[in-house]
Amino acid sequence: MGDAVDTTSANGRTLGSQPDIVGKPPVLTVEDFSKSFGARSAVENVSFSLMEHEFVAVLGPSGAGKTTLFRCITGSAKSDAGRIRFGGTEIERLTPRELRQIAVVFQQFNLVRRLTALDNVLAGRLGYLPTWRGVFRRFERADKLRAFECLERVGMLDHALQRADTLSGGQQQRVAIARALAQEPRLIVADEPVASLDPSSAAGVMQLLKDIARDEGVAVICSLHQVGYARTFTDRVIGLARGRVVVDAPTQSLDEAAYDALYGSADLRSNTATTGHSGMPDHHSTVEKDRRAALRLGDPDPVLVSDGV
Ligand SMILES: Nc1ncnc2c1ncn2[C@@H]1O[C@H](COP(=O)(O)OP(=O)(O)OP(=O)(O)O)[C@@H](O)[C@H]1O
Repeated sequence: MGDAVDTTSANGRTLGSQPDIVGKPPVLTVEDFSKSFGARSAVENVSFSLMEHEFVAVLGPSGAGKTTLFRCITGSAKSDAGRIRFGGTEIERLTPRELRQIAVVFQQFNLVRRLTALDNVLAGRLGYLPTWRGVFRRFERADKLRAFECLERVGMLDHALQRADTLSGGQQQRVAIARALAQEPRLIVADEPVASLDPSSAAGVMQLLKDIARDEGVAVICSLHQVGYARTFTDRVIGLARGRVVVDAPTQSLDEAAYDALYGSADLRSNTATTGHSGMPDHHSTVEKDRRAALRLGDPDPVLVSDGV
């Protein structure tokens, strides 16, 4: 490999020293994407693309549309308008084998509690087995080796034979990331992966995702409620408010005004203090969750900052 050079993504974002992505197409392209639930618009005209090695945070108040966007990226929900392409192919047209290259990491880990860490990671290999082997969980030696490697990668090799329900939250999330790696992903979609973790475990998981993006070339898109984690670990922030992109910039370039646009505008506060961004009352309808998360991390309170306090 030659000298490392600064590289800029299709969005004009600097990805640090990643010479191997020059000239490569984006891993993921979202174009004019919209999704509604009945009369309620959840995501509107969202466009962005992700390159290999990129670690992107999607920030935004509760109800901003993060989960809806992620569900459409992973093919578990359909868009109403626009296109989402993975490796140049529209999500709806991906073969099951291609879809396996999009791995999902969940807030609640989604491990099978009574199975060992190793067996949970092996589940990431199921899609690569012939059906009969999958049914009987008859994994090849190569699959088992791969699963051990993935556990080693996330620092969980010593816990390979431990039941998932005896692991701490941070350890369970590491196993879930190992399961994602076992799928040999090109894209990891992590929906609030640290929301259930204590600050120390959360920082460890964020560092792990960052390392995976850097070392394995995987693109990682991660929704967060904690501005501090986005600032510390990610390359770029996409900010959603009321289903629209209001920020898309390298993390290092973001100032308080950008976070104000996301969390603190008077308009947003007046709407989200008691209602969802659609104006309808719902359980997503407060910015308080975001404030508490920011404060826990020692970040300036986005609402107080915007009030000039
Ligand atoms: N299945 C659904 N049916 C109806 N409305 C929905 C559904 N899923 C989401 N919504 C609405 O779409 C909007 C966006 O919700 P979404 O869950 O994507 O936001 P979010 O940014 O992920 O929120 P949070 O940070 O609280 O998880 C909200 O107004 C929500 O109530």
